[in-house]
Amino acid sequence: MALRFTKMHGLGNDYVYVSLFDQALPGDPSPLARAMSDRHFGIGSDGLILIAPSERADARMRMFNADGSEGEMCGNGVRCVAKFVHDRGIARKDRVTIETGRGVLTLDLEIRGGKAERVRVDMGPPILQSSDIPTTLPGDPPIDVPVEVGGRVLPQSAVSMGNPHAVAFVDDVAGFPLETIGPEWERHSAFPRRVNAHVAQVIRRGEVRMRTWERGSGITLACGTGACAVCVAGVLSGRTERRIVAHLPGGDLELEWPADDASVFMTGPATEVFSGEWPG
Ligand SMILES: N[C@@H](CCC[C@H](N)C(=O)O)C(=O)O
Repeated sequence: MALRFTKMHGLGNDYVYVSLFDQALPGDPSPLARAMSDRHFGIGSDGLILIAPSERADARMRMFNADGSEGEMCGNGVRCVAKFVHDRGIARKDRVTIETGRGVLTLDLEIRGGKAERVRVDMGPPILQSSDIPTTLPGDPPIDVPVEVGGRVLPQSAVSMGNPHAVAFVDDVAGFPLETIGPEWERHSAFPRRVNAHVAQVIRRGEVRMRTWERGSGITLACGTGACAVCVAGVLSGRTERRIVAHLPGGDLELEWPADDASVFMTGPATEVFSGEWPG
């Protein structure tokens, strides 16, 4: 049977969204994620996100990368899930809760003309114990640890936002060869569950530029959890303020990690592109 889907993106970080509120998945989501994500033979996306009923929240999300692996969390994705449940009338309110691989998150929606446009997410506290990130790099968390990858030594900081991230502050993100180093960095032995890898450049203490190589999907135009990790690494290394704007290839995200060291807050857009049916 055909599967209804909606294509949405947060700053060009695009996923195919399948609601399981009114239809069932025919089988294993991993091969489906690989087939749908293919930019030549499929719909074309950075992965697949399932939106399902939850006993603890307005909805539950599961995210699969373009290679079919499952990620615990997706920052750009969770904003789009909030938009979907609001705009489709599953939870028509300006504060919604979504169950994710890192627990139930609360999201505040800016609504215009009856549709959610921007979303502020309480992303929960960063995970800073190296064994929980997980990484074998020293420190809780590891900050600016020199690590050799792709023939160069990068000062790496590791942070988990439910999913693992490595951040290297560099002088020039635009000129950094992330496309060539990304595959090796993602699978570096210091990260036993692989890693989402980011280079970031401080413009001023409240503003950074960053680029991302995502675990399981490669280069993406934005990464919400990654931007949170950059914010936390910037604060812990003394480079940035607790409130920053991150410029990503697909647009800007606002991040804040208040002085209580608890939740990181992320604000950005959620955009619907089109809907269709995937043949059964
Ligand atoms: N694009 C996402 C992160 C997606 C998950 C990642 N590839 C993983 O495997 O952890 C975001 O916006 O946070």
